[in-house]
Amino acid sequence: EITKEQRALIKAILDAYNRHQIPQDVTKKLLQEQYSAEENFLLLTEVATSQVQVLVEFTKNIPGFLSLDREDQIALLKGSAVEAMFLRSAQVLSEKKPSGYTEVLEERIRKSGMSEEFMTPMFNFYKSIGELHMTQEEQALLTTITILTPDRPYVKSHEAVERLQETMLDVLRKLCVLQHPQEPQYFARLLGRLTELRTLHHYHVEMLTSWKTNDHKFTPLLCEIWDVQ
Ligand SMILES: CC(C)c1onc(-c2c(Cl)cccc2Cl)c1COc1ccc(-c2ccc3c(C(=O)O)c[nH]c3c2)cc1
Repeated sequence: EITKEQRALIKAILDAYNRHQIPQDVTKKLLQEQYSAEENFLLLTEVATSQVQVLVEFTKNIPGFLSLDREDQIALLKGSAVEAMFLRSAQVLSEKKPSGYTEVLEERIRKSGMSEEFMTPMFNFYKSIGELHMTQEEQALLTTITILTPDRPYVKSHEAVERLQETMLDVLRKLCVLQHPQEPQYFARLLGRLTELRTLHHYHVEMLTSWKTNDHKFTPLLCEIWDVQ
């Protein structure tokens, strides 16, 4: 019962999701450099900055996004960047790579100088995403839905964003029924992850403050998107 238009929408979003990836030289560095809290923090900052750039390009390819009010486009990106990065890093960490990349990334996150209290909820989230075994389409659509969340700070045309998000939610719901026929609750479980993302988003604000107080530097792009400094 997925319409032709909805198939085209899934294809457009999946192509954009696969087309924009972090450059190899950035991820390769993560495998080569030394281990130390300082080095880990620097590498994660580099990867996060690169991921934000990837996210901006992906978002521009979401059908309908560029016809939103320009200031709302910025508000949606700023409001969703952390959540989209939790989603993306969760998906990367749940794919075992032969290069041992996943383990290295996890190790560097665990040893990047963030306070222990954020580790448990963060790694519980990573585990819960891994257990879902999302398809590429589901990952791309869930990221799109996170970006098109109408109630971010400073969004003016709430309805316009809501209409776009509802279009994506409808497609994801149908896709879940098709791709997980044995799990009628699967769509609801995916939406439950969005709620968990909001909680992590709140933790993240404190994470940044704890890093800031230990005089950790972020890049201009991260300062801009996260309103730090
Ligand atoms: C500024 C730094 C210290 C920071 O602050 N909070 C967080 C942070 C943390 Cl520590 C956890 C979750 C979210 C955030 Cl923002 C971070 C690090 O954030 C990231 C962001 C994104 C990746 C990430 C994405 C994609 C890929 C990928 C692929 O696509 O092929 C291959 N390797 C990837 C790595 C990792 C870490």
